Amino acid sequence: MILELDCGNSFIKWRVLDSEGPVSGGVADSPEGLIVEILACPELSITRCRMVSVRSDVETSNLVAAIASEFSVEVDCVAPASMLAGVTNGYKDFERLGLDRWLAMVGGYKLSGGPCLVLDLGTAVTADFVDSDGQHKGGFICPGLSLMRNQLQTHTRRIRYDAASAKGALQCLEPANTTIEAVERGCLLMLRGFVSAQVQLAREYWGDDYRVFLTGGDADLVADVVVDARVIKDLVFVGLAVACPFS
Ligand SMILES: Nc1ncnc2c1ncn2[C@@H]1O[C@H](COP(=O)(O)OP(=O)(O)OP(=O)(O)O)[C@@H](O)[C@H]1O
Ligand SMILES: CC(C)(CO)[C@@H](O)C(=O)NCCC(=O)O
Ligand SMILES: [K+]
Repeated sequence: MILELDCGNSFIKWRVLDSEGPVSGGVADSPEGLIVEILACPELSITRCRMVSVRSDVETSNLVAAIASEFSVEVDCVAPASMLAGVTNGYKDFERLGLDRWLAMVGGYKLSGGPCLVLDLGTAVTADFVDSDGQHKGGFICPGLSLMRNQLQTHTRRIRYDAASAKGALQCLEPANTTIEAVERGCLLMLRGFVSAQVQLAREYWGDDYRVFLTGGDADLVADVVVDARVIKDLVFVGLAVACPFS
């Protein structure tokens, strides 16, 4: 069985595949928690591991070492590349492009075979444009929903609430009459506005001939902004299998 890891800034997404497909998976908030979660799953026999990480080199190599020793496997880590599976990295310095963005693009281009806009809504929100010939035109990075709301709570005196009390705040997006709803709806509208701006740009480039892929934890919150969006929560894993194939 193959263990796949997508190590983002806040969470580590993981899943285990057998020859038929995914058999298990989850989201962990620390390397220790990750190992506990995997060990708690009965009947997993991990023989290989592939991983993408956007964390620091030190954190990444500590995670690799922990996985390697716990499960006695080699860990295959994605490295930056200027080309992969028909996609050309568009960064001036290809090594600087986030590897999660790179894999999501490679996954998106593999699924669409043509022009695509890839939006990843996690800790940060990213947009990347891939042309019909696989050329990455570049992209954008902005703060994700939790970062936006945390910044407001950190830098104001009178905006304070916990996540539990925000439940239900997004049932509609009308002007709000409480602080919680005003912040929650305001931040979501910023995110949706960002997404709309990306789609408008895609339309300027490609007319109607393009696909939009949405991925990351907050993808569902913007899906209705985009006509024909494909929400693919495991898009980074689609790219991971391309970057680290096991023959
Ligand atoms: N216990 C949990 N804590 C946090 N998120 C969870 C939990 N269980 C499931 N999730 C889901 O995990 C996903 C986290 O993915 P997300 O893309 O937000 O990752 P991230 O690490 O915050 O971002 P990034 O990958 O950009 O660093 C979300 O879909 C979230 O709803
Ligand atoms: C933008 C994030 C944080 C998104 O997870 C990640 O892709 C990253 O750390 N990228 C490096 C900077 C860049 O892509 O230009
Ligand atoms: K991500």
